Amino acid sequence: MRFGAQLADAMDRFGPLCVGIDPHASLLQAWGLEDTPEGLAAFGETVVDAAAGSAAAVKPNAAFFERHGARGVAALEYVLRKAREREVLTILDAKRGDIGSTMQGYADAYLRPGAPLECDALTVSPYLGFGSLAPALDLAAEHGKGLFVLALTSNPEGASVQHAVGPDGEVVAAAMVRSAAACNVGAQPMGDVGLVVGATVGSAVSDLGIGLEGLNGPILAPGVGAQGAGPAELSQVFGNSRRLVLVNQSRGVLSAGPFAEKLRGAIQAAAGAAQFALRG
Ligand SMILES: O=C(O)c1cc(=O)[nH]c(=O)n1[C@@H]1O[C@H](COP(=O)(O)O)[C@@H](O)[C@H]1O
Repeated sequence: MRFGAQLADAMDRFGPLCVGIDPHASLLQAWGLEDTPEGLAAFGETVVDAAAGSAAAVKPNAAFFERHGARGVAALEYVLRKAREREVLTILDAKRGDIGSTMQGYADAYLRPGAPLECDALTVSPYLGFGSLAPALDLAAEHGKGLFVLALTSNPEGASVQHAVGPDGEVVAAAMVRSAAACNVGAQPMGDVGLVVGATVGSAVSDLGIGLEGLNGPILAPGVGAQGAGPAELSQVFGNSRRLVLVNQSRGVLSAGPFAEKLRGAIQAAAGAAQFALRG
């Protein structure tokens, strides 16, 4: 089954929540784990186990693993492998973006079946131009993998680039949304090319005239919990596109660890809250 179909199924079964695997040094300490590759692997495996059967996906953030060099990357490989074994969908958060020929290297690293860092979907940055993502789009299409293209990010600095108007008069983020939507035309129940739109962006979607409803793909929404957004912001930002939204929470649920039962309870509560806010 292709990524879009797998994710739609998982969102229906477990609710529209993705659990971020962000092993911040402070969280590792709070969990009684060392900030070492072994600590990261244990942290990630605990989150995968708690999310299995309770959340639609997990999203390991590569940055926290890369801090430890090759052994940290090996811990990330281990976490991705555990998720595959537990049949939990993985969205690898690496926000990759480069000129086309280098993008091919990133695509091979994350989207090619059998690659050590193979994931189900990858976050990518289109801010070298949407067309620069072509190698990743092609490889994802070939193997039924997913991509999440940054559109309106949750950080306040993003607006200076994403709200800008391009030479043809179109808002930059709107052009990214239009290009992503073009990849999903006709896909059932939804396509494999998603977007990232932060739940913290306020009225930007409507102010900029960005039509998310026609995306026919998933919208990953970080910003809930630790960055301050909640149910009210989800309905304000997403309006009629709410049924496409996959809420991400990292610190908001990870702070409930390290014990599996309490962590699973927090994940289920967050999944229920996301379901209620987005699907009524
Ligand atoms: O691509 C992302 O996941 C992402 C995009 C964005 O616009 N904002 C954003 O916060 N994220 C990621 O989502 C996670 C948010 O973590 P919490 O704020 O702890 O829930 C981090 O891994 C961020 O890197």
